[in-house]
Amino acid sequence: MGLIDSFGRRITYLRLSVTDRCNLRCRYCMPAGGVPKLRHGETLSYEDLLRVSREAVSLGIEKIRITGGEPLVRKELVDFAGRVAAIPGLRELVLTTNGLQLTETAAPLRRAGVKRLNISLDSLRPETFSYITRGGELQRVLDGIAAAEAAGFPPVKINVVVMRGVNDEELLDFAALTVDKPWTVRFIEYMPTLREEGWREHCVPGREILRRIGERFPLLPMVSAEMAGPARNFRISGAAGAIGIITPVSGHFCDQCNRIRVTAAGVARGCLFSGEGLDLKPLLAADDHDLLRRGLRSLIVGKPGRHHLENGDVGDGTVAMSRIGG
Ligand SMILES: Nc1nc2c(ncn2[C@@H]2O[C@H](COP(=O)(O)OP(=O)(O)OP(=O)(O)O)[C@@H](O)[C@H]2O)c(=O)[nH]1
Ligand SMILES: C[S@@+](CC[C@H](N)C(=O)[O-])C[C@H]1O[C@@H](n2cnc3c(N)ncnc32)[C@H](O)[C@@H]1O
Ligand code: SF4
Ligand code: SF4
Repeated sequence: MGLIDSFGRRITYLRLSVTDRCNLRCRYCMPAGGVPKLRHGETLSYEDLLRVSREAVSLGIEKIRITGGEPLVRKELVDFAGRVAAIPGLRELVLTTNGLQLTETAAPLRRAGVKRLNISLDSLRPETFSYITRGGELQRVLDGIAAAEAAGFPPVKINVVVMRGVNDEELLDFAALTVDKPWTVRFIEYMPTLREEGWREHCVPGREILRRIGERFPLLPMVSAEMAGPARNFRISGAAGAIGIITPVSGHFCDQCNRIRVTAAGVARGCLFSGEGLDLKPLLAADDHDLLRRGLRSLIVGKPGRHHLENGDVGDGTVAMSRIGG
């Protein structure tokens, strides 16, 4: 039967933020000084994350994504991934990363059972990359992608948050990359998660992104795969890879939403932008399967229908992207 919310949506996908820490400070995700760090003990232990994952899978979750902050900065992440991948009934364990540490971790992650990697990469120009990430080194990410390929991962998905005046001049460069590379490059509309003034000027609507690429390359729409995320995908005629558009702002995909989240602080959230959450820590402390299951079910029943970003409403703003994991 699985998990059905009050809008009739089947919930099959859990995103786990395993840490709020990160080795970058991307401008669209964190303020320059970072966000106040959770203390040790405020983050769920791997044991607790596993308990939540097992209960969620037994209730009907089929896909788990490990995210962060930067998930690979948490110690013993590979071992944890192996334990999640081994949960009976789980169909897919996947991971979203900034790619900085993949040269060391890609092969062990693959052996641990991670099925696919999504990698954030917002510029192909070293200086712009360093500007956006406040100091990141582009070559390390490119080496990380090469390591993922060498480790036998299926072609990666590249996440590009498009910001007008910052990296939107690179739309065609990213699109051209998919002609030879089998990667899926996904352009994401910039969301105002930092409650910043003037965000609309930076946000490039998905239809404009498609128009600008379409003026140079003929784009053929692709059919969505099972368990696909929020992207609409296209292929340049004859290309090895694909282009995806994620339009949380201009064309929300909430009516097809299939996901719930657990933040780095151990709070389950029905929506990326919902104010309320369910603190899992007391439920885990009570050591009662039923209580945890009932909690997860009630979260899904109360899952909001959609966000209201178009009105500038970013929820209560209590959860930074780096704690909720995107
Ligand atoms: N508004 C909104 N944006 C989302 C949601 N899920 C993902 N996004 C956006 O899409 C970005 C990419 O997410 P990923 O971590 O790569 O996961 P995904 O898109 O579900 O990945 P796939 O399952 O591989 O398609 C996120 O960082 C967000 O910016 C969602 O439920 N709501
Ligand atoms: C919060 S990061 C966590 C995982 C990892 N550190 C990474 O960067 O891939 C997950 C995703 O959130 C996206 N993201 C963060 N802030 C965003 C924003 N304001 N608008 C759109 N996407 C955002 C990032 O591009 C990234 O793909
Ligand atoms: S987007 Fe990812 S890599 Fe960039 S600051 Fe946020 S958590 Fe770190
Ligand atoms: S904004 Fe909320 S309801 Fe809409 S797709 Fe994202 S998580 Fe789902």
